[in-house]
Amino acid sequence: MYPPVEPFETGNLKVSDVHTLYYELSGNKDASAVVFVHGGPGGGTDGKDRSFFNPTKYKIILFDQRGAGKSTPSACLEENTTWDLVKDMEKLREHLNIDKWHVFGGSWGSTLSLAYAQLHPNRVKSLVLRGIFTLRKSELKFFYQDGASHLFPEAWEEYVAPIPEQERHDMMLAYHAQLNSIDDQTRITAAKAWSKWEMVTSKLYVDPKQVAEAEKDDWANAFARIENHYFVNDGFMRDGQLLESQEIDKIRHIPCVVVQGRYDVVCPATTAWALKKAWPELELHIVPDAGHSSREPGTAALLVKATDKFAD
Ligand SMILES: CNCC(=O)c1nnc(C(C)(C)C)o1
Repeated sequence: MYPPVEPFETGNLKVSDVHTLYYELSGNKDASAVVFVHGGPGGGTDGKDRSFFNPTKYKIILFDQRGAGKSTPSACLEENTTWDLVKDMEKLREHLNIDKWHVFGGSWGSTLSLAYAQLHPNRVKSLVLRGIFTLRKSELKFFYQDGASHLFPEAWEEYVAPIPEQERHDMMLAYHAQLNSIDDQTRITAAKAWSKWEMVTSKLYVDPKQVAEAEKDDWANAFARIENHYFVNDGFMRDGQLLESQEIDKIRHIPCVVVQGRYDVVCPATTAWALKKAWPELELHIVPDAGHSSREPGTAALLVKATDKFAD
């Protein structure tokens, strides 16, 4: 990955009566723009995300989606849907006077990147996607109800702990009740347990720093509340919508590289493969020694190779 760089511009863009988005620009202000679409939803951006791009070849745009990171109000679920976020990307693009941009996203970021490209294909120069996630019911069931639980039984025990036995048949719904409880302690206990489940399963070798992040109240609250809100609403999409042929046909002309961890238990390779079958032109790399995280060495190397390839 490229050495760290600092933003040459930051800003806050009011996108609705409720929401204001934090954004930042770094790298070369005269170069072609790339927008980084963060995961979660609700994960927010991290300065290290700039390092996927050559700062001499790209104007690097990071933004925190509604309720995430430095965007305000934090963890707000009002007016917060996939389609609001797509509209926000267009508002940000216009605000920055960008005609077309490269789009880079992993996990939920791949979801939102696909949704954005399918609605605005003429604004997308290229797509670099990691850990493909399309919010199908089968994908959500695998990670939050019955699947990854068989690979991480000890972490699963911590994840189910806040939920009464009689509610564990529908974990997402049960967590929705606790994440929206009027009791502060109930909310934060649930938020930390939800967030920790994802952090401890994201890498082949657990990253204690990332797990510690999941224990921070504000970050966990936003990440868990927003993720759960989207998931109990099936991403505000038809099941499998992003993989439908009429949707894929809108973007098949766009150069696309997909990097997928073989041992990604958060967003298993089955969805990346379904995308490849629907979109044969895309370039798919399955990393043999990687889990979900973009920071797995093999994954990060291929992501940088892809952004170098698309730099224009
Ligand atoms: C089910 N959520 C997957 C996702 O988008 C995601 N996984 N990790 C992240 C962060 C890196 C933002 C923590 O996001």
